[in-house]
Amino acid sequence: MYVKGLQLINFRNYNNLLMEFKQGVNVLVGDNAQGKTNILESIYYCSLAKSHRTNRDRELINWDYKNAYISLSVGRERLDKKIDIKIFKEGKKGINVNSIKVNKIADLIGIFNVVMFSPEDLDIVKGSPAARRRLLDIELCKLSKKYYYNLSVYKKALGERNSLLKGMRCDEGILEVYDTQLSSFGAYLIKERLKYIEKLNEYGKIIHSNITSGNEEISFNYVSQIKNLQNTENIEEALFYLLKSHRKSDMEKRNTSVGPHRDDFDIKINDIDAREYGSQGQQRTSVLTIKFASLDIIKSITGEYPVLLLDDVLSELDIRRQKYILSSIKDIQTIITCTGMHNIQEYLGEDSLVYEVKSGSIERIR
Ligand SMILES: Nc1ncnc2c1ncn2[C@@H]1O[C@H](COP(=O)(O)OP(=O)(O)OP(=O)(O)O)[C@@H](O)[C@H]1O
Repeated sequence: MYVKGLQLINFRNYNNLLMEFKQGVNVLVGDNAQGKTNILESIYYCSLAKSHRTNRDRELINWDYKNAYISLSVGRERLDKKIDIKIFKEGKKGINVNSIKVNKIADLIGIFNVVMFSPEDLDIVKGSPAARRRLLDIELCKLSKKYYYNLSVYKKALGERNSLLKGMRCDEGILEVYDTQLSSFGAYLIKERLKYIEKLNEYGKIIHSNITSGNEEISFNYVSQIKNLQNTENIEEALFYLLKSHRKSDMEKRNTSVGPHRDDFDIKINDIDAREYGSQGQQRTSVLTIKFASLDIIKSITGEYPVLLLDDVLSELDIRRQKYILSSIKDIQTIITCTGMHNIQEYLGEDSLVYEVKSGSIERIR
């Protein structure tokens, strides 16, 4: 799939932007703070109606206006789609696909997929477990409405259980009701995450070996307080008993201490923890591996590659890794932001465009 065209009205620093893209490499070049990432953000937003860098939609609206508008034309193997999103200052948003109103965000899933790679993604390796859970949840939501639904219900039940634990009228009987719900929805999340980790291993090992010329082997392993995750049939029951056995301490701590919202996955290079012992270079390569594996996983499940958004990452990588990226994206529409064209030039072809971005406006320079 690929982005054909984009229109932005009062989105961040764009008052009225209209631009087209080609199916190959598209470059947005410009100095810092000109609006390059804002364009990627608006494209990313059309995938799950969520920004990659803020949970507050009102930040996306130009400071001088009350609402913002994104319109994205997507070319797909079967039916092309047009996604129109209006974001209102009061917090609401209106979404249309091919001029038909989308009532639930879940109905947007699968229409347009992207994988974004930005410098902040180093957090997936270096950061807290929350960053890795977020990656799993976002990737799985892109692929499955059921996962999106189960995650929303799980989060809601978790919020209610935590409110109960913080209040005066908390007793074990009421907690039992929540623990039944959390174990049912939570078990689904864990099982899907385990399958995703399996795929990450399958695709990631090949990619990582290619990037490192066979010198390093990467592996991913899901980490949970539930023992014996191999026995997936028993996860729901195991999670229920885990929640039950933690009720007393949860009541003292006023928080739910077990469940998929506390899980993690570890990343090992040649059997050594990349987070604690990996060099900067190894950590960056691990993220690159995860992002490229995400592309392959989406392609294996949906039959189409998503659009790849590279936000200022090339300059952070050495020449070999830059070359790996630029030579691996032949079948994938890629939109790259950068402050200079150094190593990109030789990878541009017939189906490439280059725009210069300056204070919220663009000029095509190639
Ligand atoms: N809601 C908003 N309304 C108007 N302008 C905004 C809004 N949000 C951000 N901006 C402006 O957008 C610009 C930043 O854009 P962006 O993050 O896309 O930069 P960039 O070109 O990617 O830069 P860098 O190379 O530093 O990442 C800043 O000038 C900022 O003031």
